[in-house]
Amino acid sequence: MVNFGGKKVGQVVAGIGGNGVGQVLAAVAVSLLFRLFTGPGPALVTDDDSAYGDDDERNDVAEAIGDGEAPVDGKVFPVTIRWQNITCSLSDKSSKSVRFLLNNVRGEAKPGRLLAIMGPSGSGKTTLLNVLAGQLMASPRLHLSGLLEVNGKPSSNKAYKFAYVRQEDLFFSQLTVRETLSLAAELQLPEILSVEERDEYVNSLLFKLGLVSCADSNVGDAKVRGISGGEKKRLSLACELIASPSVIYADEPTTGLDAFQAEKVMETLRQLAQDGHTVICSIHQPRGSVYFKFDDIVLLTEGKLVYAGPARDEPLAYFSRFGYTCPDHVNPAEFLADLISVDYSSAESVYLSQKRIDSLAESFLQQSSTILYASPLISREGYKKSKLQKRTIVKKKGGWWRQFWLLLRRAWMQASRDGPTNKVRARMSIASAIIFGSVFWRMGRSQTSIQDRMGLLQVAAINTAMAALTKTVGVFPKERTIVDRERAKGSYALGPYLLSKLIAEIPVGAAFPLMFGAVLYPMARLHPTLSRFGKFCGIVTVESFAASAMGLTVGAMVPTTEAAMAVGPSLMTVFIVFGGYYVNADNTPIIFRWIPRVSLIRWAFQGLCINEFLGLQFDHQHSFDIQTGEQALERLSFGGSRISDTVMAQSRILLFWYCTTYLLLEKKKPKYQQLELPNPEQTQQKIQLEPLETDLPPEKEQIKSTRQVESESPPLDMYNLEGAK
Ligand SMILES: Nc1ncnc2c1ncn2[C@@H]1O[C@H](COP(=O)(O)OP(=O)(O)OP(=O)(O)O)[C@@H](O)[C@H]1O
Repeated sequence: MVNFGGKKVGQVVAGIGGNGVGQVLAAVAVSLLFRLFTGPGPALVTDDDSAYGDDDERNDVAEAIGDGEAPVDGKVFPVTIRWQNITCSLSDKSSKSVRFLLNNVRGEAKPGRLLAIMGPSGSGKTTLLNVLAGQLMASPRLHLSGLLEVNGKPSSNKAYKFAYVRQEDLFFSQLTVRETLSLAAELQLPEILSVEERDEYVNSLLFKLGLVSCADSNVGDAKVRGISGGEKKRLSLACELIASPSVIYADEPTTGLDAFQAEKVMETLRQLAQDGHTVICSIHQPRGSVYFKFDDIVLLTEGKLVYAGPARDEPLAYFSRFGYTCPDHVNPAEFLADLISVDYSSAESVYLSQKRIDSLAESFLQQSSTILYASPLISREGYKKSKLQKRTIVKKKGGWWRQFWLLLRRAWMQASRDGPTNKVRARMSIASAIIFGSVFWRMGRSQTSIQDRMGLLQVAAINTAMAALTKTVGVFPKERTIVDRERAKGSYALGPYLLSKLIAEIPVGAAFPLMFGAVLYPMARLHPTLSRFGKFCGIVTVESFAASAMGLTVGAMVPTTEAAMAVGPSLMTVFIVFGGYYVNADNTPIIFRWIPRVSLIRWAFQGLCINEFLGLQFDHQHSFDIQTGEQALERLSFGGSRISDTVMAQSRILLFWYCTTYLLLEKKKPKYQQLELPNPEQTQQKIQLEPLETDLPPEKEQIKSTRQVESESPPLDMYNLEGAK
């Protein structure tokens, strides 16, 4: 049996409080801690690897596109993605109805081209983008089927490197743009790159994404203004480009940006496409100049495909065949958006617009093969050739300690530079110490001062815990999202992240309880010796860290900051009730006895009471009066315990919450919806994703298609477009 300071492990883990539940909790904590420090642990990967073909197939495609190798000379491995019969349905158990979020959607995205998925709000743009990127969150109510082909082979996003730029740009606010990119590069790029090479790479990314002018500005957040929204979006893109992805998915990259910033972001995406990336973005309603940057578009409405193919004039020519002509000087994107939107202004307009949309969707379904897949895919030999030409470096993930030091640096920069938050925390600590110090001003040694002392120490314990908890639950859910995203890229493991966070926050986190103690202690005239003052500060500091650790668990448990703000204080209230002051440990009902043992408030209160009362003499007149501090401790059922025991118990609680956080973060991996094969009826028209050969010359084909529309579709009403007025 391993010994810890002369004790056996069994004794050491003898609980948060010494037995029962405490033992179990501490044992869990120790076993998790062991896991935390043994090896880098898995990066955040999904459980659905099996969803996409077999390993051979995956390796085959991966080999063809150079998976696992990061080109440093700017070359991008070309990836063509084709999809067909993509159907995503959402079942509603209560009404037993099924709603189609995507209905038989098909399309193609090619390297060197910028594809925009356009459509009205709720038309399924983000859903389609997520399906293509393999990022559609799994839900028992969803059913997803279809065919997805990567470079001519049925495959998935696992077979190529891709970047996913989400709508929400999340960063560590106190880092500069350059630091954010450098750290991302250090975490993602192979270790064998020298510092100079890495810096050069970061500089080239800054230049490429137009971030040079703001390279040394703080990223900022809602509290402190940093870089602009457009710059944030481009920084997101830069961070995603570090791993040299073949495909870039961007979900509504212009949302929330002004027209100028939106255009700059879209120009960046266009340039990335020109560099050889396959770029797919969803966009709601771009301005004209943005629309003309697209090479291809997919038009969706109510989950149905209305058009997919080349952008610019082609869709206008296509729709003019049905009598819908885009007037001169009208933004084509607006024209298209109006054409495929349901007009809810009156019952009649809803009927007419719905009819028009259904007809257009039906028409496109009939003739999409003449518009899509006009060019054949690059041959596999072509990919192999491009692979031989490039300069490659074998990707190797940094070790545990390397990840730890990098993350420690980042956590320290974030914690120490957060001036506004630290100032508020310092002011709050001093203000609450002054308020409590004034209320309990210079307590004497009377009998009534015993109750005052207990009240003050309980309030000090509650205040310290609440301050640390609310600070943590206020920021951690957002940080967790960043960490989840980074871990999804395989940048680092959880162990180094949590340890670096704990260590980096020690100096800053300790400063506030120390300030609180330094002001309160002399004001209230607590036990006036230096060593007791030191112990007072030590106890509240450890308690503050334990409360922070609990805040991490709450933040890892719930999805949002708001939910964490609701759950955290409620949970803490339970620990306050069993904090040793309101309910005496000896009077606690048996079924609740475990709560005081795991209550950080109780242990802090107990430690503070022992520190304060031990050796104190009180004025007394009657024999039944409390004469010594030891007697006061007996009344609280704290007699016989030592400060070191309470600090150890607090440390175990801290450890327990950290390990629980680890477990929760590890278990809460995102699960993505699996793409199932479509049913045979869906695919009977065209199961092979091959270029459709047609014997007819283009003009005849067009005539045939138009006739087909005339004969097979309901007649299309002439449509008066708002944009055309
Ligand atoms: N997991 C889900 N559960 C329930 N409904 C969903 C789910 N995913 C998508 N939807 C619904 O599917 C429809 C399409 O959503 P999606 O986000 O793809 O639309 P969008 O075209 O991107 O819209 P916007 O432009 O407003 O972002 C919406 O009505 C949405 O509420």
